[in-house]
Amino acid sequence: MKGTEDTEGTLLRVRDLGITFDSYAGEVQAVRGVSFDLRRGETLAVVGESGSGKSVAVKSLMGLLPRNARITSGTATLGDTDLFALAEKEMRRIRGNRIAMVFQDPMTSLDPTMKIGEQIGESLRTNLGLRGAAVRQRAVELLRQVHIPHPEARLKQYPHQLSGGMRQRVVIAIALAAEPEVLIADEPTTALDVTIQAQVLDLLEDLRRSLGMSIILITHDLGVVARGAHRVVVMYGGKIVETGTARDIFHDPRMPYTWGLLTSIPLPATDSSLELTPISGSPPDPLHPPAGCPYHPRCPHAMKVCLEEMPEHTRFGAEHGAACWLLHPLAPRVEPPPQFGGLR
Ligand SMILES: Nc1ncnc2c1ncn2[C@@H]1O[C@H](COP(=O)(O)OP(=O)(O)OP(=O)(O)O)[C@@H](O)[C@H]1O
Repeated sequence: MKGTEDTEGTLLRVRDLGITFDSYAGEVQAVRGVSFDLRRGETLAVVGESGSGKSVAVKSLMGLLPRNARITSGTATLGDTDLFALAEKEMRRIRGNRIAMVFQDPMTSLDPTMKIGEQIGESLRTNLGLRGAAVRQRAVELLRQVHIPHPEARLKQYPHQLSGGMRQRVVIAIALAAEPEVLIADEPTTALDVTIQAQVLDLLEDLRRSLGMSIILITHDLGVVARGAHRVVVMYGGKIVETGTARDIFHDPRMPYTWGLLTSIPLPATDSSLELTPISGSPPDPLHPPAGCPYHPRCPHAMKVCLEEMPEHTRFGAEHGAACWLLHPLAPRVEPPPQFGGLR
């Protein structure tokens, strides 16, 4: 787990983001009033179960929403650039240069019919305007940067000739071509074997440090968060329910959904004598999100007010905050699972 000591300044600011999909069954409210900051040089993890809205929220920043999606509220600024005000052509320039993205399955990002060198070369020509020998030289340099041995030979190979881990390294190399300020990694290790997962996360951490970029790590896997994040945003039902440093979230979580997440999976730091308890019930239906706190139908501590009104985000310090009625001064005191400090 990392501290926040080597991070500084806000690079990306998202405020009150709302995203709705128009579907045949009605309006899907995928993201509802989400606000967060990404600082320079940090890794911010966005964590939550499948369907919580994390991918959609982050993809909107790159103009990568499907056609049936609408941004219904909010702003997103990268430095001085208002991302939602950009024309498609300007957004493409941002996407190629200032924000890059790595997806879960490298095979969907790579073209199986093109050699690795051609694919990296195409990105270097389009996004950086490189020509001639400079293309090959930079391609080799990029493969070295992602620790691919024998880069010259690899350039002549097709994706299927590489292992899954090597392919993901190539995708990361392509993403790094323009030295982006922000790298968005959406479940970057989910498709990989466990040992390879750790290597890819270590690589991302190396690159963050050496290139000084910021990373948004989207994941449902708290093991990935524990290994790679400075700060964490926990999403549930399209909303942010808790934010904090990785230390806050793992050692002092303050709301029942975060407790549920942490006590439902084994983590390296978890006391193995404590029983793992899955969260019962299922995530809210985004077509008809429940009134009040989205977690109330599954929350063992839900009170009447939780069914009616979304709680405010209560702050506990510069970094840590959570949205839960149990944090109200008049709420009954609820003891957290034994491994955590408790509501204060
Ligand atoms: N093309 C689409 N049309 C309609 N609804 C969609 C579409 N894409 C996503 N959604 C809805 O938006 C919500 C959020 O999806 P999103 O992919 O952001 O979740 P997630 O937390 O990233 O989960 P996952 O890990 O499964 O991708 C989901 O409820 C999903 O049903």
